[in-house]
Amino acid sequence: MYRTRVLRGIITNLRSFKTSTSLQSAHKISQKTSINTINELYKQNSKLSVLTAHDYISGKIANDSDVDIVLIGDSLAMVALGYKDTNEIPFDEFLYHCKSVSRAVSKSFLIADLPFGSYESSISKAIESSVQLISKGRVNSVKLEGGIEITPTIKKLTDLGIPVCGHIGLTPQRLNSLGGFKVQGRSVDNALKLIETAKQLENAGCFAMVLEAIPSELAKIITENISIPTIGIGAGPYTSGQVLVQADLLGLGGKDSHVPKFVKQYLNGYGASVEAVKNYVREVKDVKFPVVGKHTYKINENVLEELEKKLEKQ
Ligand SMILES: Nc1nc(=O)c2c([nH]1)NC[C@@H]1CN(c3ccc(C(=O)N[C@@H](CCC(=O)O)C(=O)O)cc3)CN21
Ligand SMILES: CC(C)C(=O)C(=O)O
Ligand SMILES: [Mg+2]
Repeated sequence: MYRTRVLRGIITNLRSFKTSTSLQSAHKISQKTSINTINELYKQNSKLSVLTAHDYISGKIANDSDVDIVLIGDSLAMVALGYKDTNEIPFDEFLYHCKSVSRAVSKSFLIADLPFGSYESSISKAIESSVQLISKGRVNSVKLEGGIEITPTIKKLTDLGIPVCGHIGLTPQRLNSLGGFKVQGRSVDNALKLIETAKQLENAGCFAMVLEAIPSELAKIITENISIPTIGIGAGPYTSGQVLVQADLLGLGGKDSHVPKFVKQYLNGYGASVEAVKNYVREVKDVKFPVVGKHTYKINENVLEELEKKLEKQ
């Protein structure tokens, strides 16, 4: 009797599993998001949510918030390490951060930036760096900045089975030739070039591309002219998905940190944190923390008595 009931239960579960091929249920049973899931979401016109992470805690926050893709962006050089720009971070330091994020991310698809200096000089250098990020950093895919000049590298990496995400528009690693972190694609020539570049990146084998800091209408045209997802940051609502730097979204930067116009701050994380720590400091000074019984360990009465006796004798 019991066994048939169990069997019936298993069969019902199997049936519902078979019929629930929708992606929502895939998320519910906490599967790791694969490149196939990303492609399916794109085909279904479901917007892709992407968020950066730079360590174990921010990786966990992103993973547990069900973002489709976690990006280990080289912006962590500035946001988490205080470097002046993204070009300053050595590859080994970046890899160390990838390792800590990937230990936290069980569900979201993981992309890592190829940091400045790790892919430009040759295709083999790009392969070596990507292999490190995948084998040691445990990421699923790499992202690199650039246009037509970088397409042979993209083609080789994708041929080798490494999913590549492109990145055009404001490419922060090129701040020295762009003249700073400036909005791109505002002239006819520049806009035309970006549309052409997007097509070339698709042809080279990118599975997606980031569009950073370009006018919304241009992002719309690019998105409509290619058949892979566009992930916008400062590119308006018409892209296939959105990405933000986690520290920006959570407002962790503090008073004198400059946040780009495209950021929506969903929390004053810095303010809330300073407030909390100030409370801690006050309670330490006032001996209100720790509280006996609540934050303390007990010792057996007999042990304490014996201890005191022994101390008296000494
Ligand atoms: N915290 C953080 N968030 C980011 O999004 C980010 C980084 N850091 N570091 C790497 C790059 C640099 N990014 C930036 C930085 C500044 C602007 C910015 O201030 N832009 C001006 C527009 C300038 C213009 O008119 O062309 C702005 O007002 O938003 C944009 C992107 C995006 N990335
Ligand atoms: C903002 C995203 C696109 C990025 O490249 C980064 O965080 O480094
Ligand atoms: Mg980046």
